[in-house]
Amino acid sequence: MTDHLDASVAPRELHAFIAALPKAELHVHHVGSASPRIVSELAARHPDSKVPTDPEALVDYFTFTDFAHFIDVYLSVVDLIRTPEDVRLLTYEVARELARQQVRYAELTITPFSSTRRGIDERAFMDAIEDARKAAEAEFGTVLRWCFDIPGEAGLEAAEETTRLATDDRLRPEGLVSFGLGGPEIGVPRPQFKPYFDRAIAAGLHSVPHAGETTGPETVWDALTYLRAERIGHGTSSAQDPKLLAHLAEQRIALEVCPTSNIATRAVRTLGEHPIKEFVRAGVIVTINSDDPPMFGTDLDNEYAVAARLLDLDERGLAELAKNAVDASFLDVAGKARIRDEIDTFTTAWLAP
Ligand SMILES: Nc1ncnc2c1ncn2[C@@H]1O[C@H](CCC(=O)c2cccc(C(=O)O)c2)[C@@H](O)[C@H]1O
Ligand SMILES: [Zn+2]
Repeated sequence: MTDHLDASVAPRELHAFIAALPKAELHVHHVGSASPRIVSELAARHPDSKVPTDPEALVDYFTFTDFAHFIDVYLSVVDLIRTPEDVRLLTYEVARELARQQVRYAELTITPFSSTRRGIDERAFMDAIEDARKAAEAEFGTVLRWCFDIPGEAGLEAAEETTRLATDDRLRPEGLVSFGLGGPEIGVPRPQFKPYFDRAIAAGLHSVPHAGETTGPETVWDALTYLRAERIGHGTSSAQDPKLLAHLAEQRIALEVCPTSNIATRAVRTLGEHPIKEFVRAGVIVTINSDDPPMFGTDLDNEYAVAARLLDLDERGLAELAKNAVDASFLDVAGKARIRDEIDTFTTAWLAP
Protein backbone atom coordinates (compact mmCIF):
# COMPACT_ATOMS: atom_id res chain seq x y z
CA MET A 1 0.00 0.00 0.00
CA THR A 2 1.64 3.26 -1.04
CA ASP A 3 0.10 6.21 0.67
CA HIS A 4 1.55 9.22 2.44
CA LEU A 5 -0.52 8.26 5.48
CA ASP A 6 1.22 4.92 5.73
CA ALA A 7 0.73 3.40 9.17
CA SER A 8 4.46 2.73 9.46
CA VAL A 9 4.85 6.45 10.25
CA ALA A 10 3.19 5.86 13.63
CA PRO A 11 5.79 5.96 16.42
CA ARG A 12 7.36 2.67 17.37
CA GLU A 13 6.06 2.81 20.97
CA LEU A 14 2.52 3.16 19.66
CA HIS A 15 3.01 0.02 17.54
CA ALA A 16 4.22 -1.85 20.60
CA PHE A 17 1.19 -0.63 22.56
CA ILE A 18 -1.20 -1.73 19.81
CA ALA A 19 0.45 -5.14 19.52
CA ALA A 20 -0.06 -5.81 23.24
CA LEU A 21 -3.50 -4.15 23.57
CA PRO A 22 -6.34 -6.66 24.19
CA LYS A 23 -8.77 -6.28 21.28
CA ALA A 24 -12.03 -7.45 19.72
CA GLU A 25 -12.50 -7.92 15.96
CA LEU A 26 -16.03 -7.60 14.58
CA HIS A 27 -15.53 -7.69 10.81
CA VAL A 28 -13.21 -10.33 9.43
CA HIS A 29 -13.98 -12.94 6.77
CA HIS A 30 -13.18 -16.61 7.19
CA VAL A 31 -11.77 -17.38 3.72
CA GLY A 32 -10.42 -13.83 3.46
CA SER A 33 -8.22 -14.55 6.49
CA ALA A 34 -6.40 -17.51 4.95
CA SER A 35 -2.68 -16.84 5.42
CA PRO A 36 -0.35 -16.87 2.37
CA ARG A 37 1.08 -20.13 3.73
CA ILE A 38 -2.33 -21.84 3.85
CA VAL A 39 -3.39 -20.43 0.47
CA SER A 40 -0.19 -21.60 -1.22
CA GLU A 41 -0.41 -25.01 0.47
CA LEU A 42 -3.99 -25.47 -0.73
CA ALA A 43 -3.09 -24.18 -4.21
CA ALA A 44 -0.30 -26.76 -4.44
CA ARG A 45 -2.79 -29.47 -3.47
CA HIS A 46 -5.13 -28.35 -6.25
CA PRO A 47 -3.01 -27.75 -9.39
CA ASP A 48 -6.14 -27.03 -11.47
CA SER A 49 -6.46 -23.71 -9.57
CA LYS A 50 -5.14 -20.39 -10.95
CA VAL A 51 -4.03 -19.33 -7.46
CA PRO A 52 -0.19 -19.14 -7.26
CA THR A 53 1.60 -21.73 -5.14
CA ASP A 54 4.46 -19.36 -4.32
CA PRO A 55 3.60 -17.16 -1.30
CA GLU A 56 5.63 -14.29 -2.81
CA ALA A 57 3.62 -14.40 -6.04
CA LEU A 58 0.50 -13.97 -3.91
CA VAL A 59 1.36 -10.31 -3.29
CA ASP A 60 0.80 -9.57 -6.99
CA TYR A 61 -2.15 -11.91 -7.17
CA PHE A 62 -3.70 -10.00 -4.24
CA THR A 63 -3.40 -6.61 -5.99
CA PHE A 64 -6.85 -5.59 -7.15
CA THR A 65 -7.91 -3.32 -9.99
CA ASP A 66 -11.40 -2.78 -8.59
CA PHE A 67 -14.02 -4.39 -6.31
CA ALA A 68 -15.22 -6.84 -9.00
CA HIS A 69 -11.63 -8.04 -9.50
CA PHE A 70 -11.28 -8.51 -5.74
CA ILE A 71 -14.41 -10.72 -5.64
CA ASP A 72 -13.06 -12.75 -8.60
CA VAL A 73 -9.81 -13.43 -6.79
CA TYR A 74 -11.68 -14.08 -3.51
CA LEU A 75 -13.76 -16.77 -5.20
CA SER A 76 -10.64 -18.43 -6.62
CA VAL A 77 -9.47 -18.85 -3.00
CA VAL A 78 -12.93 -20.08 -1.95
CA ASP A 79 -12.50 -22.75 -4.66
CA LEU A 80 -9.45 -24.11 -2.83
CA ILE A 81 -11.44 -25.08 0.24
CA ARG A 82 -12.86 -28.46 -0.63
CA THR A 83 -13.00 -30.69 2.42
CA PRO A 84 -14.19 -30.38 6.02
CA GLU A 85 -10.55 -30.77 7.05
CA ASP A 86 -9.64 -27.70 4.92
CA VAL A 87 -12.41 -25.81 6.75
CA ARG A 88 -11.22 -26.94 10.17
CA LEU A 89 -7.57 -26.10 9.47
CA LEU A 90 -8.43 -22.69 8.04
CA THR A 91 -10.64 -21.78 11.02
CA TYR A 92 -8.07 -22.95 13.57
CA GLU A 93 -5.25 -21.03 11.86
CA VAL A 94 -7.37 -17.87 11.68
CA ALA A 95 -7.90 -18.13 15.44
CA ARG A 96 -4.16 -18.60 16.01
CA GLU A 97 -3.44 -15.41 14.05
CA LEU A 98 -6.10 -13.48 15.99
CA ALA A 99 -4.68 -14.72 19.28
CA ARG A 100 -1.19 -13.60 18.22
CA GLN A 101 -2.60 -10.08 17.96
CA GLN A 102 -4.15 -10.25 21.42
CA VAL A 103 -7.65 -10.53 19.99
CA ARG A 104 -9.76 -11.85 22.88
CA TYR A 105 -13.02 -12.06 20.97
CA ALA A 106 -13.85 -12.16 17.25
CA GLU A 107 -16.98 -12.43 15.16
CA LEU A 108 -15.88 -14.25 12.03
CA THR A 109 -17.98 -13.89 8.88
CA ILE A 110 -18.49 -17.23 7.20
CA THR A 111 -20.29 -17.88 3.91
CA PRO A 112 -21.58 -21.45 4.34
CA PHE A 113 -23.42 -21.35 0.98
CA SER A 114 -20.07 -21.09 -0.86
CA SER A 115 -18.92 -24.32 0.79
CA THR A 116 -22.14 -26.34 0.63
CA ARG A 117 -22.70 -25.48 -3.04
CA ARG A 118 -19.16 -26.73 -3.76
CA GLY A 119 -20.08 -30.09 -2.30
CA ILE A 120 -18.97 -29.93 1.33
CA ASP A 121 -21.50 -31.77 3.46
CA GLU A 122 -23.43 -29.26 5.62
CA ARG A 123 -23.21 -31.32 8.82
CA ALA A 124 -19.46 -31.86 8.34
CA PHE A 125 -19.01 -28.13 7.65
CA MET A 126 -20.72 -27.13 10.91
CA ASP A 127 -18.76 -29.74 12.87
CA ALA A 128 -15.47 -28.48 11.37
CA ILE A 129 -15.99 -24.84 12.38
CA GLU A 130 -17.29 -25.77 15.84
CA ASP A 131 -14.42 -28.16 16.44
CA ALA A 132 -11.91 -25.43 15.49
CA ARG A 133 -13.75 -22.86 17.63
CA LYS A 134 -13.61 -25.02 20.73
CA ALA A 135 -9.97 -26.03 20.18
CA ALA A 136 -8.99 -22.38 19.60
CA GLU A 137 -10.73 -21.20 22.76
CA ALA A 138 -9.11 -23.93 24.84
CA GLU A 139 -5.63 -23.52 23.35
CA PHE A 140 -5.37 -19.78 22.59
CA GLY A 141 -8.03 -18.29 24.87
CA THR A 142 -9.59 -16.45 21.93
CA VAL A 143 -13.38 -16.64 21.84
CA LEU A 144 -14.80 -17.00 18.32
CA ARG A 145 -18.38 -16.40 17.26
CA TRP A 146 -19.88 -16.75 13.79
CA CYS A 147 -21.73 -14.43 11.44
CA PHE A 148 -23.24 -16.38 8.52
CA ASP A 149 -23.53 -14.10 5.48
CA ILE A 150 -25.53 -14.29 2.27
CA PRO A 151 -23.36 -13.76 -0.83
CA GLY A 152 -25.93 -11.35 -2.31
CA GLU A 153 -24.81 -11.64 -5.91
CA ALA A 154 -25.47 -15.38 -5.84
CA GLY A 155 -29.17 -14.54 -5.61
CA LEU A 156 -32.16 -15.64 -3.59
CA GLU A 157 -31.17 -19.30 -3.78
CA ALA A 158 -28.09 -18.36 -1.74
CA ALA A 159 -30.27 -16.31 0.61
CA GLU A 160 -32.63 -19.25 1.18
CA GLU A 161 -29.81 -21.73 1.74
CA THR A 162 -27.92 -19.42 4.12
CA THR A 163 -31.10 -18.74 6.11
CA ARG A 164 -31.88 -22.44 6.32
CA LEU A 165 -28.37 -23.26 7.55
CA ALA A 166 -28.55 -20.43 10.10
CA THR A 167 -31.98 -21.21 11.52
CA ASP A 168 -32.42 -24.99 11.38
CA ASP A 169 -32.06 -26.12 15.00
CA ARG A 170 -30.46 -29.40 13.94
CA LEU A 171 -27.72 -27.60 12.00
CA ARG A 172 -27.14 -24.15 13.34
CA PRO A 173 -23.86 -24.07 15.21
CA GLU A 174 -23.65 -23.04 18.85
CA GLY A 175 -21.23 -20.21 18.02
CA LEU A 176 -23.57 -18.49 15.57
CA VAL A 177 -24.63 -15.01 16.73
CA SER A 178 -25.37 -12.95 13.65
CA PHE A 179 -26.52 -12.81 10.05
CA GLY A 180 -24.92 -10.79 7.26
CA LEU A 181 -24.95 -9.91 3.59
CA GLY A 182 -21.77 -9.50 1.54
CA GLY A 183 -20.31 -9.32 -1.94
CA PRO A 184 -20.94 -6.66 -4.57
CA GLU A 185 -23.70 -4.12 -3.83
CA ILE A 186 -24.13 -2.67 -7.31
CA GLY A 187 -27.10 -4.38 -8.96
CA VAL A 188 -27.92 -6.27 -5.73
CA PRO A 189 -30.68 -4.27 -4.00
CA ARG A 190 -30.92 -4.87 -0.25
CA PRO A 191 -34.74 -4.86 0.18
CA GLN A 192 -35.11 -8.26 -1.55
CA PHE A 193 -33.32 -9.86 1.41
CA LYS A 194 -35.85 -8.62 3.98
CA PRO A 195 -37.75 -11.94 4.35
CA TYR A 196 -34.49 -13.82 5.01
CA PHE A 197 -33.29 -11.30 7.60
CA ASP A 198 -36.75 -11.41 9.22
CA ARG A 199 -36.41 -15.16 9.65
CA ALA A 200 -32.85 -14.94 10.96
CA ILE A 201 -33.79 -12.19 13.43
CA ALA A 202 -36.83 -14.20 14.57
CA ALA A 203 -34.42 -17.08 15.26
CA GLY A 204 -32.43 -14.82 17.59
CA LEU A 205 -29.63 -13.67 15.29
CA HIS A 206 -28.28 -10.12 15.10
CA SER A 207 -28.37 -8.27 11.78
CA VAL A 208 -25.00 -7.07 10.44
CA PRO A 209 -25.10 -6.53 6.66
CA HIS A 210 -22.38 -4.90 4.58
CA ALA A 211 -23.73 -1.64 3.17
CA GLY A 212 -22.37 1.54 1.64
CA GLU A 213 -19.01 -0.03 0.84
CA THR A 214 -19.30 0.34 -2.95
CA THR A 215 -22.63 2.18 -3.27
CA GLY A 216 -24.11 5.35 -1.81
CA PRO A 217 -25.79 6.13 1.51
CA GLU A 218 -29.18 4.94 0.23
CA THR A 219 -27.89 1.36 0.60
CA VAL A 220 -27.13 2.03 4.26
CA TRP A 221 -30.66 3.39 4.73
CA ASP A 222 -32.01 0.23 3.05
CA ALA A 223 -29.93 -1.95 5.38
CA LEU A 224 -31.40 -0.11 8.36
CA THR A 225 -34.98 -0.06 7.11
CA TYR A 226 -35.37 -3.47 5.48
CA LEU A 227 -32.69 -5.58 7.13
CA ARG A 228 -32.92 -3.95 10.60
CA ALA A 229 -29.14 -3.63 10.77
CA GLU A 230 -27.66 -3.35 14.28
CA ARG A 231 -24.19 -2.57 12.93
CA ILE A 232 -23.11 -1.75 9.40
CA GLY A 233 -20.25 -3.46 7.56
CA HIS A 234 -18.13 -0.56 6.24
CA GLY A 235 -20.87 2.06 5.77
CA THR A 236 -18.21 4.20 4.09
CA SER A 237 -20.58 6.29 1.96
CA SER A 238 -22.63 7.31 5.02
CA ALA A 239 -20.30 10.32 5.15
CA GLN A 240 -22.14 11.74 2.12
CA ASP A 241 -25.41 12.05 4.07
CA PRO A 242 -25.42 14.19 7.24
CA LYS A 243 -28.92 12.97 8.17
CA LEU A 244 -27.73 9.38 8.01
CA LEU A 245 -24.69 10.19 10.16
CA ALA A 246 -26.96 11.84 12.73
CA HIS A 247 -29.26 8.81 12.68
CA LEU A 248 -26.38 6.33 13.12
CA ALA A 249 -25.03 8.41 16.01
CA GLU A 250 -28.38 8.78 17.72
CA GLN A 251 -29.33 5.11 17.35
CA ARG A 252 -25.82 4.02 18.39
CA ILE A 253 -25.41 1.90 15.26
CA ALA A 254 -21.70 1.19 15.03
CA LEU A 255 -19.78 1.16 11.77
CA GLU A 256 -17.32 -1.66 11.14
CA VAL A 257 -14.60 0.40 9.51
CA CYS A 258 -11.85 -1.42 7.57
CA PRO A 259 -9.57 1.33 6.23
CA THR A 260 -6.96 -0.68 4.32
CA SER A 261 -9.64 -2.86 2.73
CA ASN A 262 -11.32 0.24 1.31
CA ILE A 263 -8.08 1.30 -0.39
CA ALA A 264 -7.21 -2.23 -1.60
CA THR A 265 -10.63 -2.75 -3.24
CA ARG A 266 -10.53 0.85 -4.50
CA ALA A 267 -13.76 1.71 -2.68
CA VAL A 268 -11.86 4.78 -1.38
CA ARG A 269 -9.05 6.42 -3.40
CA THR A 270 -6.51 7.15 -0.67
CA LEU A 271 -6.31 6.80 3.12
CA GLY A 272 -6.22 10.59 3.32
CA GLU A 273 -9.70 10.64 1.77
CA HIS A 274 -11.10 8.00 4.13
CA PRO A 275 -14.18 9.37 5.93
CA ILE A 276 -13.38 7.84 9.35
CA LYS A 277 -12.70 11.28 10.81
CA GLU A 278 -16.11 12.52 9.66
CA PHE A 279 -17.76 9.54 11.36
CA VAL A 280 -16.08 10.36 14.65
CA ARG A 281 -16.85 14.07 14.32
CA ALA A 282 -20.53 13.22 13.81
CA GLY A 283 -20.55 11.10 16.96
CA VAL A 284 -20.91 7.78 15.13
CA ILE A 285 -19.46 4.76 16.95
CA VAL A 286 -16.47 3.55 14.99
CA THR A 287 -14.91 0.10 15.34
CA ILE A 288 -11.66 -0.88 13.64
CA ASN A 289 -11.46 -4.12 11.67
CA SER A 290 -9.33 -5.94 9.12
CA ASP A 291 -11.90 -7.53 6.68
CA ASP A 292 -9.64 -9.86 4.60
CA PRO A 293 -6.24 -9.17 6.16
CA PRO A 294 -3.73 -11.25 4.11
CA MET A 295 -5.49 -10.32 0.86
CA PHE A 296 -5.11 -6.65 1.73
CA GLY A 297 -1.58 -6.96 3.12
CA THR A 298 -2.71 -5.95 6.58
CA ASP A 299 -3.70 -7.25 10.00
CA LEU A 300 -5.77 -5.84 12.85
CA ASP A 301 -2.72 -4.28 14.54
CA ASN A 302 -1.93 -2.41 11.33
CA GLU A 303 -5.54 -1.19 11.07
CA TYR A 304 -5.27 0.28 14.58
CA ALA A 305 -2.02 1.99 13.56
CA VAL A 306 -3.77 3.41 10.49
CA ALA A 307 -6.63 4.61 12.69
CA ALA A 308 -4.19 6.21 15.14
CA ARG A 309 -2.76 8.25 12.27
CA LEU A 310 -6.04 9.16 10.65
CA LEU A 311 -7.67 10.14 13.96
CA ASP A 312 -4.52 11.45 15.63
CA LEU A 313 -4.90 9.10 18.61
CA ASP A 314 -2.57 8.36 21.49
CA GLU A 315 -2.67 5.24 23.68
CA ARG A 316 -5.81 6.32 25.54
CA GLY A 317 -7.60 7.07 22.26
CA LEU A 318 -6.64 3.64 20.92
CA ALA A 319 -7.90 1.98 24.10
CA GLU A 320 -11.23 3.77 23.62
CA LEU A 321 -11.41 2.44 20.03
CA ALA A 322 -10.74 -1.08 21.29
CA LYS A 323 -13.53 -0.65 23.86
CA ASN A 324 -15.91 0.54 21.12
CA ALA A 325 -15.52 -2.86 19.48
CA VAL A 326 -16.15 -4.66 22.77
CA ASP A 327 -19.28 -2.59 23.43
CA ALA A 328 -20.62 -3.06 19.88
CA SER A 329 -20.00 -6.81 19.98
CA PHE A 330 -22.59 -9.49 20.68
CA LEU A 331 -20.80 -10.68 23.80
CA ASP A 332 -22.88 -10.90 26.97
CA VAL A 333 -22.60 -8.20 29.64
CA ALA A 334 -20.10 -10.14 31.76
CA GLY A 335 -17.92 -10.95 28.74
CA LYS A 336 -17.85 -7.30 27.69
CA ALA A 337 -16.98 -6.16 31.22
CA ARG A 338 -14.11 -8.65 31.39
CA ILE A 339 -12.42 -7.43 28.19
CA ARG A 340 -13.11 -3.75 28.99
CA ASP A 341 -11.43 -4.22 32.37
CA GLU A 342 -8.52 -5.95 30.75
CA ILE A 343 -8.09 -3.06 28.30
CA ASP A 344 -8.21 -0.51 31.15
CA THR A 345 -5.80 -2.43 33.37
CA PHE A 346 -3.38 -2.93 30.50
CA THR A 347 -3.50 0.74 29.42
CA THR A 348 -3.02 2.05 32.96
CA ALA A 349 -0.03 -0.24 33.51
CA TRP A 350 1.48 0.71 30.13
CA LEU A 351 1.23 4.44 30.83
CA ALA A 352 2.41 4.22 34.45
CA PRO A 353 5.70 6.12 34.97
N1 LIG B 1 -14.87 -6.35 1.51
C1 LIG B 1 -15.88 -7.21 1.27
N2 LIG B 1 -17.10 -6.76 0.89
C2 LIG B 1 -18.09 -7.60 0.62
N3 LIG B 1 -17.99 -8.94 0.70
C3 LIG B 1 -16.78 -9.43 1.06
C4 LIG B 1 -15.71 -8.61 1.36
N4 LIG B 1 -14.66 -9.36 1.70
C5 LIG B 1 -15.05 -10.62 1.63
N5 LIG B 1 -16.32 -10.69 1.23
C6 LIG B 1 -17.06 -11.93 1.04
O1 LIG B 1 -17.24 -12.14 -0.32
C7 LIG B 1 -18.37 -12.95 -0.49
C8 LIG B 1 -18.83 -12.73 -1.93
C9 LIG B 1 -19.16 -14.00 -2.63
C10 LIG B 1 -19.94 -13.74 -3.86
O2 LIG B 1 -20.20 -12.61 -4.20
C11 LIG B 1 -20.43 -14.87 -4.66
C12 LIG B 1 -21.14 -14.60 -5.82
C13 LIG B 1 -21.56 -15.68 -6.60
C14 LIG B 1 -21.28 -16.99 -6.24
C15 LIG B 1 -20.57 -17.22 -5.08
C16 LIG B 1 -20.21 -18.61 -4.69
O3 LIG B 1 -19.67 -18.83 -3.61
O4 LIG B 1 -20.43 -19.52 -5.49
C17 LIG B 1 -20.15 -16.17 -4.29
C18 LIG B 1 -19.33 -12.41 0.52
O5 LIG B 1 -20.31 -13.29 0.92
C19 LIG B 1 -18.42 -11.98 1.66
O6 LIG B 1 -18.43 -12.89 2.73
ZN1 LIG C 1 -16.38 -7.51 4.74
